[in-house]
Amino acid sequence: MTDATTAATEGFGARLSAAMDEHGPLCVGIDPHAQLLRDWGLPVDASGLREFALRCVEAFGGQVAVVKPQSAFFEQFGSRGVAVLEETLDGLRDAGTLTLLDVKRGDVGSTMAGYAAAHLGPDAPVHADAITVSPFLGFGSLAPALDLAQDVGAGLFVLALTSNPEGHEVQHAVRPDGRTVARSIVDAVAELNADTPTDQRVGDIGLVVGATTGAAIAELDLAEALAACRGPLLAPGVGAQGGTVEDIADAFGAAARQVLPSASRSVLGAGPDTSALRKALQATAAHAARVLG
Ligand SMILES: O=c1ccn([C@@H]2O[C@H](COP(=O)(O)O)[C@@H](O)[C@H]2O)c(=O)[nH]1
Repeated sequence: MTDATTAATEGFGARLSAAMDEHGPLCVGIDPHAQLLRDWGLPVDASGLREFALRCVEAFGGQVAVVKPQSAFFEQFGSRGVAVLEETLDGLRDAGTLTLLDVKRGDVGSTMAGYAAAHLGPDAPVHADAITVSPFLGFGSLAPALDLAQDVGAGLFVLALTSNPEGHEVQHAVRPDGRTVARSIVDAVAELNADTPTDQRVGDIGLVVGATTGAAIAELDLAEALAACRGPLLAPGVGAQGGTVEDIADAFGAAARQVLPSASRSVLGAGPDTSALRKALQATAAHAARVLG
């Protein structure tokens, strides 16, 4: 059975639920910032990027529910960087670890089909188990990616409330129907996850709701809707951006068990030694599991 067939018989939500139950909820990011490459004593070029990424694969593979490479830091080195991204994703898959590629794709529907094929299709050259997508060209523009994800058992994480303060001007805006933009995205994802089995922790389609958005969740009264949407909730911003898993537990309430707290720089700073990196990951993961369950 091919990887694609295995994925199609078991949806992303089922695979992610099992991984969260086994490893706890932490998502760790691979964000090869130029400064981190320098801190690790590596050249700021594609060869340094490859060494950095492969050390991360060695340290994180088989240890955590999901790993989230940030595409931007690979793309900045051109085609050689994208080749390293491909190798990184393949290495994590070989280690049995789910991958979430942070690419935040969003475009007109016909072009979304191309982005989805690039990352989720059975023959996708830069293949991930899930990608991040932007609904800000209209939620309906994501349809080709949603269709392909469903066909192949892949996942999507739709931006809803991002961790940066500038997101407010779009995400808090009120639509003609009286709902905020963020709420309408949560509601759309709830419809997509409606058939999620009750014994499964999360459904196939997730949301991005930053770890720093506690005040916004309260202000927009979103906690119940987040729980009701059944989706996995990627919460980037833990560590370097000031978010904590305690903040997440407070802010997300009943939705806290769906949350994948995500940390990149605060773990990567422990490198370059792979055992130190793995130790930092394990400490962060154990803390997240204790607080969020
Ligand atoms: O709302 C969002 C969406 C995505 N991100 C991404 O997560 C990581 C955060 O890295 P840290 O080093 O832990 O701050 C990065 O790849 C962002 O692009 C986010 O921060 N907020």
